[in-house]
This record gives sequence, structure tokens and C-alpha cells, in this order.
Amino acid sequence: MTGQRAAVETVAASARNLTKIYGQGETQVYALRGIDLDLPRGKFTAIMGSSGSGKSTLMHCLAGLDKASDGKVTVGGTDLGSLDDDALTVFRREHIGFVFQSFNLLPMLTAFQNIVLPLELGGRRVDNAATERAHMLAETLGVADRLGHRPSEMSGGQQQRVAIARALITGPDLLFADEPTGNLDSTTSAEVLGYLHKSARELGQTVVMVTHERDSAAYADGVVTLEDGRIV
Ligand SMILES: Nc1ncnc2c1ncn2[C@@H]1O[C@H](COP(=O)(O)OP(=O)(O)OP(=O)(O)O)[C@@H](O)[C@H]1O
Repeated sequence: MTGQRAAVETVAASARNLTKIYGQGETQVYALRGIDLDLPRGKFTAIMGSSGSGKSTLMHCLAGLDKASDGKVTVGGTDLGSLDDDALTVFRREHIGFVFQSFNLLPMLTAFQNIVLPLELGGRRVDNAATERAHMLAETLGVADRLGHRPSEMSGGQQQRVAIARALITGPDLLFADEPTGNLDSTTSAEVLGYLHKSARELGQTVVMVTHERDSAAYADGVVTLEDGRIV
């Protein structure tokens, strides 16, 4: 095995000298000041830091939602800097899953229909294998008995777990969770964080979560702390 392939198999995503500058001249803001980071495959990593430390910027650059000013981001062996906007959109759809504070489920669709939606949007058929995977994810995330329900018929925690299943349906290289428990009470938050951890441990999914809560970060296998655009 070549060194490069070995690296791709153990590291899901990496940043090298990742730098992000907003604005120009006197209004320039250095949001990221040369970040070097490897996200281990199949692990749950938390990105922590106070407000303005660069957490969202780091996540957006790693997820291909924002372009770096300098440096390099690699996800699943692909250099994101080598992709144009259209290619990046397709790459995100196929290789990156997103979970947000607001669950963003479509209200008129059932849980099952929400979970398989990314496949349909990507032009893939929901065949037997896809249906089986949706059921397996629902089982793992404890919402198998809710598959026929619409979001309004589910609790916040259940909706977020359906959103996690939806983000995992394509088997992404990375699952990004941006303050995933921001809208949940502490008991439900603990449950959802437990399921994110389970997604890494049992399904081998690489999970990255942005949070400003130390309690939430405690569920992760590793914590990256940012301060003023640097890892500390
Ligand atoms: N679009 C933008 N234009 C100019 N400055 C920006 C922009 N986005 C972020 N910044 C600045 O970059 C720095 C990092 O912001 P970022 O949103 O990444 O921090 P954060 O840690 O996610 O904060 P929070 O926890 O409040 O969301 C801050 O100083 C912020 O003001």
C-alpha cells in the first residue's frame, strides 16, 4: 500500500496551512491563521472555541461551503481547491452530510421519505439496498418505529435523529454537525450526542461537531479547540 493510500484510509479529511481572510485592507479579518488538522476516519471530533474563534469558518472550509484564502483542504483524498463550483456542489452532495441546529426536515414528507431524499436529489433510485440502508440507519438511531410519521408527529430529539439518518444515507466521508443540540433540552441533547457517537463507533462514520459547550464536546473521541483562528 502506498503511503498516500494509507493516509486516505485513516484520515477522512485534512487541512494544511488553512487560512481564511475576510474583507480587504483596513477591514481585513483573519478568521483562520494557518490551521493544520487531520480528522481521523470513523471518529467523532468536536470543534470548540469561544464566539468568533473561527469554528464556523473552519467547518465551512472543510465542508466546501466556503473557499480558503490560502492552504489546502482534502476530503476523502480529493483536494477541494481543485474543484470548480459545480463540481464542489456535486462533491458535497455525495461525500458530505450536514446536520444543523434546526432539523430542516421537510414537513410534508414522512421520516422515511426525508431520510432517502438525498438519494433522490442526487438522481439515484431508492432501490432495495437503499431502503435496507434507511431501515438500518433508523434502527441504529432509534427511530425505526417512526418511519411512517411526519416531523410534526415527532419530538425534537426524534426529528434530529431522523436528520442524522438523512445525512448518513449516502455514506458520506464526513458528517458535519453544527451545534446539533442547540434547540434541544439537556436530556434530549445527551441522547442525540450519544447517537452521534454511536454513528462513529458502530457505523464507522467520521463525525465532526461544532459546539461551544464543553459538556457536548465530552461525547467526542477528540476535541479541537480554536482561539483567534488558531488551534490551541
Ligand atoms: N462573512 C464574514 N465577513 C467578515 N468577517 C467574518 C465573516 N464571517 C466571519 N467573520 C469573522 O471571522 C471570525 C471568525 O468567525 P466564525 O463565525 O468562524 O467564528 P465562530 O467561532 O464560529 O463564532 P460563533 O460561535 O459566534 O458562531 C470572526 O472575527 C468573525 O467576525
